[in-house]
Amino acid sequence: MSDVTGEGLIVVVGPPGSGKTTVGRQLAEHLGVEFHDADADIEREQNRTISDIFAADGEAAFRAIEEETIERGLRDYAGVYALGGGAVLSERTRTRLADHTVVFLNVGMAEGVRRTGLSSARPLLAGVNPRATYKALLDARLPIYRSVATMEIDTNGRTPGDVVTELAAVLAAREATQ
Ligand SMILES: Nc1ncnc2c1ncn2[C@@H]1O[C@H](COP(=O)(O)OP(=O)(O)OP(=O)(O)O)[C@@H](O)[C@H]1O
Ligand SMILES: O=C(O)C1=C[C@@H](O)[C@@H](O)[C@H](O)C1
Ligand SMILES: [Mg+2]
Repeated sequence: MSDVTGEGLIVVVGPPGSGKTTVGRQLAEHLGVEFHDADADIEREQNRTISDIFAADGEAAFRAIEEETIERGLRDYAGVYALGGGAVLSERTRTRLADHTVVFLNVGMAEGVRRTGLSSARPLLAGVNPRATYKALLDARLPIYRSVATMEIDTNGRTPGDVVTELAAVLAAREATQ
């Protein structure tokens, strides 16, 4: 089954600000396949923002919703599927990822903090010291992202377009040798 023709599913994981949504959407456009985003699915289905879910129900409730949403996405979607930054914390989700091409977009603390500081609300990074929070998150999660990934792309100092070009080339080369 080919990922680059949209039959299979390319799953994108990584920390907040690694570019899952931006790069994932551009990769899907480049390949001419569907794009889905788990965070956007959750907000649409819940009819409230992720920040509102965290504030009203807490992180554990959000994680349960996220796990169920992603279970359906992994079953039903083709194309490119961006997960939320913390989705891989679920052991069930990690097990379900074993059947898929999983791209880990890596970003370092300085650039990750800069990117997330520029965009929409992220409840986990909203504390008094975003740099320390982001570093703790990276330290805890790097081995987890790597454990589920079938490929890792460094996004530091690179535009989303650069990342898409490399990703598309790596995906095509892999399929050519399979
Ligand atoms: N390679 C890149 N170079 C520069 N800026 C980038 C890059 N990738 C993403 N960005 C910018 O960083 C911000 C965050 O990117 P994006 O929302 O795609 O991250 P994300 O991984 O989906 O984060 P989250 O886990 O919060 O959903 C956006 O403003 C985006 O334009
Ligand atoms: O890194 C995380 O734990 C999160 C990242 C976002 O994509 C959202 O799923 C939510 O803000 C949690
Ligand atoms: Mg996103």
